Amino acid sequence: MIKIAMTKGRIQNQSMTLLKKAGYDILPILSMGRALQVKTADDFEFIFGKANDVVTFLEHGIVDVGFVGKDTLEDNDFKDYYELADLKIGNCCFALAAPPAYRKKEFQARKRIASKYPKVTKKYFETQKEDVEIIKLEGSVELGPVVGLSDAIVDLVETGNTLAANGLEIIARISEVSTRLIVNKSSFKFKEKEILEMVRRLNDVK
Ligand SMILES: Nc1ncnc2c1ncn2[C@@H]1O[C@H](COP(=O)(O)OP(=O)(O)OP(=O)(O)O)[C@@H](O)[C@H]1O
Ligand SMILES: O=P(O)(O)OC[C@H]1O[C@H](OP(=O)(O)OP(=O)(O)O)[C@H](O)[C@@H]1O
Repeated sequence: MIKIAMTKGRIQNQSMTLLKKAGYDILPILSMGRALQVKTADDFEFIFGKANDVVTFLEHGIVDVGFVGKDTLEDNDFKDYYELADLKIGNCCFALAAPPAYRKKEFQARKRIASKYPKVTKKYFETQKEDVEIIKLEGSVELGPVVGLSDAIVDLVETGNTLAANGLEIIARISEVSTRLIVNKSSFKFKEKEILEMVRRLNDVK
């Protein structure tokens, strides 16, 4: 039995396509309604949670495997796992974005940057040798400059539609993001063969 924690939302939706292509049974997942835990015919047990919680479940040994975005991994302190595959889904990038005036503006005080990803933001501005104030938001981060809470944002960008719809543009691309398959180190010791078989099948169809 492999226990898997899956990030709800986009990653779950795109992972279902990948698992199905790899020949895995996803029917119980499609018909699970509001349940959050389900077993499938492949001797997998899935749980579905928020991105950071997927890492927490894996850290505490509740699951063997996690499907989670690189964005979440980069902003999380827990690093003691194996990253065994880039699943090439959930593709987007981290970017610094702001209203067009940001480029020309002379800042008298520290810039204020809103983000759901404070660690990624801190690291980026450290590489730029800039001291900024980071304001944590939980979502709809584009609101930061729109309502005057921040001068700019660090957030995920895929199509750029959300930026455009809120009068923002990319100032700098920071790094690429996609969904990763991560494994608990002790699980890997005991279930190496089963886990590698799963990784191989997913890599074959991605
Ligand atoms: N626009 C996007 N394009 C591609 N992948 C994305 C995009 N936004 C988020 N992701 C990926 O999907 C993961 C989950 O994001 P999703 O938007 O589904 O949920 P969330 O924003 O964390 O939470 P919620 O939507 O419940 O507030 C992110 O951690 C990231 O890896
Ligand atoms: O470039 P785009 O294709 O427009 O995608 C980018 C948007 O997608 C994500 O938001 P999400 O939809 O998850 O909502 P959230 O802001 O509540 O996290 C991300 O935080 C951006 O806002």
